[in-house]
Amino acid sequence: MADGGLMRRNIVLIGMMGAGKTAIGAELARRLGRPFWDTDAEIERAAAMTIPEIFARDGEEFFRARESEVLSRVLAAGEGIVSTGGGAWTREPNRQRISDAGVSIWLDCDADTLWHRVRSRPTRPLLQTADPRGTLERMLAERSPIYALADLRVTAGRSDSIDDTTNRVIDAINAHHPQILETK
Ligand SMILES: Nc1ncnc2c1ncn2[C@@H]1O[C@H](COP(=O)(O)OP(=O)(O)OP(=O)(O)O)[C@@H](O)[C@H]1O
Ligand SMILES: O=C(O)C1=C[C@@H](O)[C@@H](O)[C@H](O)C1
Ligand SMILES: [Mg+2]
Repeated sequence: MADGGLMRRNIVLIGMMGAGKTAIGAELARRLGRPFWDTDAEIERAAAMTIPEIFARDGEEFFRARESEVLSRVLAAGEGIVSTGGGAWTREPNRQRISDAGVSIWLDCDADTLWHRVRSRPTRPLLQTADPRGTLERMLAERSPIYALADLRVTAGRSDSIDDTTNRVIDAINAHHPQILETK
């Protein structure tokens, strides 16, 4: 993470679908009094379509291009809490932009908890397979080494409440990058 400058004070949550990036990000923003951005929600708003509709009509690469554009836009707003989609961090140019713009935090969540949270929802097109749990586990295994490149890692297990995990995120930032939380 680079130091100094407004744009470099974003707090960016990364990790698998269902890890809690949206839920924890919203709570962090509320507690810290900072703007909240969710890249999935921003893409849906700009397109006036849901993510499954975008994947079905235009395909994943089109979605990834929109995701990179939205990410750059919300990071440039500065000092925000940014909850990314699960695949955003897997693209190197996105990692570079995030690292230039603030601190990245991996919400690390086990496969059982992820599955418990996502299985009843048809909102993740990448899990519309014959074996969604197997797909989720394979994605987790493939992506974990990439998620591990984040500046900080916070575990978010099934027994942790949204408050517990939010506390842990704030503690981790205070311990390693306290300047991000300074009020100017
Ligand atoms: N302790 C918890 N921490 C985080 N989320 C929780 C917790 N308990 C329940 N949830 C719920 O789990 C669901 C999945 O979380 P969320 O949508 O925030 O994940 P996400 O990481 O943003 O996923 P995606 O990448 O698909 O956007 C939400 O409905 C959230 O409210
Ligand atoms: O993990 C992923 O690749 C995705 C996660 C969601 O947040 C959405 O961004 C989309 O469903 C893709
Ligand atoms: Mg989300």
